[in-house]
This record gives sequence, structure tokens and C-alpha cells, in this order.
Amino acid sequence: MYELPAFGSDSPIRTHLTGYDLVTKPMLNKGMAFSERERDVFRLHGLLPPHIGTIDEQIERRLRVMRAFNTDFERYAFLRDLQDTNETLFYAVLIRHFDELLPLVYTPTVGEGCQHFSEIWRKPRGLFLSYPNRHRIREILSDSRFDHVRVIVVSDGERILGLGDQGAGGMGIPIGKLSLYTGCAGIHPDLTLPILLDVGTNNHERLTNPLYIGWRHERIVGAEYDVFVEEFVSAVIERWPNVLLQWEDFAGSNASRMLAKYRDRLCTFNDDIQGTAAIAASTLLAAINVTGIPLTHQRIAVLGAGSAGCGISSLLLRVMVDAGLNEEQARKAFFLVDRNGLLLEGMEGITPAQTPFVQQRDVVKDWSLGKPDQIGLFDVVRNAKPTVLIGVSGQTGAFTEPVVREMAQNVERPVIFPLSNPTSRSEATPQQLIEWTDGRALIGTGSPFAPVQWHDRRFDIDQTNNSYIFPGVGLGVLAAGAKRVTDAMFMVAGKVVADMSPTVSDPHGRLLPPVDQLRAVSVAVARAVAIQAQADGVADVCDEATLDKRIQAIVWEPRYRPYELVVA
Ligand SMILES: NC(=O)C1=CN([C@@H]2O[C@H](COP(=O)(O)OP(=O)(O)OC[C@H]3O[C@@H](n4cnc5c(N)ncnc54)[C@H](OP(=O)(O)O)[C@@H]3O)[C@@H](O)[C@H]2O)C=CC1
Ligand SMILES: CC(=O)C(=O)O
Ligand SMILES: [Mg+2]
Repeated sequence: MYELPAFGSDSPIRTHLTGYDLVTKPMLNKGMAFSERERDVFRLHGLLPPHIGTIDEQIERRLRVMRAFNTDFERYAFLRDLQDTNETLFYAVLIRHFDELLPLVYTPTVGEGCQHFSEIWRKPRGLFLSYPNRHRIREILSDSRFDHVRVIVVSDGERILGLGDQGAGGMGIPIGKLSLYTGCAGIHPDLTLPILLDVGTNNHERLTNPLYIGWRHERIVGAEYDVFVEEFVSAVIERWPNVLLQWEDFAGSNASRMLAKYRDRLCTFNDDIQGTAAIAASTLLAAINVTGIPLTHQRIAVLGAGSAGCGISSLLLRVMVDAGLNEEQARKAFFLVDRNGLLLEGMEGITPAQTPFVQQRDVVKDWSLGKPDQIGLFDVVRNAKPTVLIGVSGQTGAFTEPVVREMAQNVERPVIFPLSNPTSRSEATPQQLIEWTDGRALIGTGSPFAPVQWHDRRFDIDQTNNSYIFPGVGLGVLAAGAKRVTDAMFMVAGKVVADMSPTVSDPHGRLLPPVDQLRAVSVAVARAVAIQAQADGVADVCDEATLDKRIQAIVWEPRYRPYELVVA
């Protein structure tokens, strides 16, 4: 159909498509920017208005239309449509206006996009692998359109942000994540493939919505689920032996089980566990530049001991051990609070991922508690006096005024990260945290928040989101030709982002580089990840200059290339 060019270059794209087939192919469409010569050669006269435009003009036109909508959800739907009509233009708009567009194509608006996915579905993008089609997975993957695929993001839609089970509508997440692979790390759209494993849904609203696009069935669980996922993963390995497979927004135990089961069989990682951990570590290391309290002296309370909570704790534990603590000392610094309170030794239902973080009963025996039979977040804050409070519970407002005021009484600069998405699920708003701590809190939020004005001070709010990490990890894996993804690759990714923090040179600076620098961040992450992959023996060794060239050769810029007609 067409040949992928060398991405960094402006060499012509060779295609045999002409006329309507050409302008309706999103990856090739240039709209009115087709030149007079191309209109002659590719028989486009009449299909397009006579005006010859430029990409700059098209960006302005699209922005004007987008801004005229009343709601962000309408803007999301408009941008999705643009992506399915003219992908180059979509990415050109995204990259030039990251600040404005990131919250529209990603969290928080992508959450609504998933909730209303069935209402706005228009054109095929990615693959729905539904349970009734389980015998056809290999056939579906075999389509030659997918020959170039190098990165897959897969979800089963069960834990979409903090919004729960969205069934097939969860497809919005793989699409959004891969838009960031391209937008932030320059990975060409044709190398990416969003996949939704449609194993049913337990969301009653979706099941009873006549417009619901998914398989109308309760979720498949247990052995049937595992066999289905196994069928999917083995088909992926067979079709693309070197693909990078990212697991996204799987619920509870499935997330960690699948990671453990498959991480040695292919090049794979779980973004909610590993990507989130890396950016939480970056933001904490940046905060330490401000507070001056070394990592080895931090006490860390985490609300929500699921995928993200345990992933963050495991990575921080490793960083603490690297900083000089032994493992036992480091473990004592963690206070993980789940639905039934602080994780304690002997508690029922402790998962393997939670096990390293259960606190000894001895530690809490003299604590003063609100209720004798359960240790809640307030009790932990009052007694353990954490220096860091991280929220990954999906529970709106769970960082209450008493909790935050109590923390601020014990710590000069409380480090508080309400990381749950979307905005509506945040454990607290930055405005609240600043007011309740008299402007002393150091804040990172999962979703974007506007700057807060408090008295005569303005606080920019940093977005502690795995979007700082996974695009660069993907680029690094591709550049290195890595065969596996190691934990150390996430550790270095987190450290690189911390090294780019404005606080390195200015203790009053913001914690993270702003999101309009995500392209530079992703390249830096990619470099470090690729070098680590080589050090870990999961990629062939090459010198750094070669690596830089490989990264440059992969990074695709969204601009129109000239076309050459291939005559069959
Ligand atoms: N900023 C970022 O980059 C990221 C943010 N997140 C956000 O973090 C949140 C959690 O994600 P993830 O860890 O994958 O989800 P999980 O479902 O794996 O974990 C959430 C945990 O919170 C527990 N929980 C629920 N209610 C409470 C409560 N009232 N008090 C304490 N714990 C509670 C859950 O228990 P139970 O299972 O019993 O309900 C579960 O163990 C989501 O909102 C997600 O959007 C996730 C990844 C990245
Ligand atoms: C950001 C992300 O991955 C999540 O909220 O699940
Ligand atoms: Mg996620």
C-alpha cells in the first residue's frame, strides 16, 4: 500500500494509492496540503477544494474549531476524529500544543472518552479481540496492515483510571497511551497497535445500553480468562517475536499475575505497576532537593495497596536500599493503607505484591487509634508521622482536611501526591493541600490541575503521571532492540526524569519539567533505558553515539513528506 520511509528523514513516501483511496488513508492524507503536482500525479483534482494549504494553516484551522466546542469531551471526540482522518495533522497539533491537548487526548478527558466510547465510535482503530472470537486471534493478527507493529498497548477495560469497569470502552486507554508514544517519543503511528481484550463487562450500565459496542456478557474469569490471555500472548509472540507489549489498566490481581507470568517470555511491562513507580520516584527525588531530607530518612504512607501502590513501594524500596539502607530497615519506612486499613502481619488476603510491606504488629502496639479494630489513614499519619503521602486508591477526597493538617503539624514540607485519575478521583485538590498546609506542601497530581493562587503566591502543579516514563521506555526498548524489560530500566528512567527536575538548580522551582518538554524527557529516558538494557544483558551492546543515531532514526516528526507514485 505504501512504504514506511526512514522516519527521521524527509525522503519521499512511495505509494500506489491514488484519488479517494489516498485521501481517506489517515496516515497518508494531507488534506488541502497536497501540492499541485501531487494533485496531478495522484488524481486528486476535484476531490479537494482548489486551495493549496500548509500544515501551519491547517493547525490553526483545527485549533479554532476545537476551541469553539463547549466541553472537553466534545474536543476529545473532535481530536479522535482528526486522528482517524489525518494522523500527521493530529500529531502536529498535539506536539505544538501539548499543554492544551494532553488533558484532552489523555487524562482526564480520556476517562469520559472510555465511558462514552460506544456513543462516539466511528472508525476502526486497533483491534477488539472478543471472547467469542477466541479461535480467530491468529487470523485477526495476521492482517498485513499490522506487519510493521513494534509496540502494543493492551487493556481488558476492567480498571479504567479510577472509573472502574468500562468493558470494550476501555479501548480509549490503549489509543490514548499510544498517542503519547507517538506524541512524546516520536514512535511512528504505524508501529503501534492498540488492543482491547473484550472479555465482557460487569458494568450494568454498559450491558443495558443498547448502543454498547462490546460483547454483551458478564466478565469471563478464572481459568477461562487465563486461557484466553494465554492464547492472545502466544499469538502475539508468534506474529511479532520482538514486539513490546504494555499492559494497561488491568484490575487487581490480574495486573501483577500477568506481569509475573509473561515478563520472561516476551518484552513486556505493566505501566500501572512499573511506569507509575518510576515517575513517583522522580517526583519524590525532586522533592528531596527542596526538603533536604534524605531518602534514607523518609517515611512513606501509601493509600491504595493495589497495582500502583505496590509498584511504587517496591521501586522506592530498591532506591532506598541503593541509598544505603538494608532491606529490613527500608521496609519499615512503608505504611500501606488499603480498603481494610494499614497492612499488618497476619491480616487476611494479603497479596504477594503487598507481602514485603506488611507492618509488624509490634510497631503499632502503642499507637493511639480512632477505632481499636482498624488502623485507618488518619491513625497512620498521626502515629507514623509520614514525610510522604501518596494516593493511588481511586477514592475522591480521601486525603481529608484532618489527615492533611495532621501531617503538616509533624513535617515542615509535607510531600503529598494524590495520583488517582481522572481529576474527579483525585484524593485531594492542590488548592486544598496548599490551604491546609499553609502553602508548605510539595505536590504531584495524577491528572493536570491549573496553577493555584494562594495569597500573593502562585503554585504551578506538577503532573506525576507515567506519561513521563512509558513513551521513553518504548523508544529506548526499540532503539536498543531490547528483548526484555527489567526493573532497573524503570529505576534509571525515574532517575533521569529526577535529574531533569528544575529543583536540581533551583529549590523554588517546580518538581518536574513541564509537559511541553515531554519530547525531550522521552528521548533522555530512552537513552538511559537503552543503556541499562545493555548493562542488564537484555540488548546487544553498542556505543552511545550509535545509540543516539538509532534513537534519531526512529523519532518521527509529524510533517508532510513529498509522495512518489509507485506504478504496479
Ligand atoms: N498518576 C499515574 O500515573 C497513575 C495513577 N493511577 C491511579 O491510581 C489509582 C489506582 O490504580 P491501581 O493501583 O492500578 O488500581 P488497583 O485497583 O490495583 O488499586 C487500588 C487499591 O485501592 C484500594 N482501595 C479502594 N478503596 C480504598 C479506600 N477507601 N481506602 C484505601 N484503599 C482503597 C483497592 O482495594 P479494592 O481492590 O478492595 O477495591 C485497591 O487495592 C487509579 O485511580 C489510577 O488512575 C494508576 C496508575 C498510574
Ligand atoms: C495514568 C494511568 O496509567 C492510570 O491512571 O491508570
Ligand atoms: Mg493506567
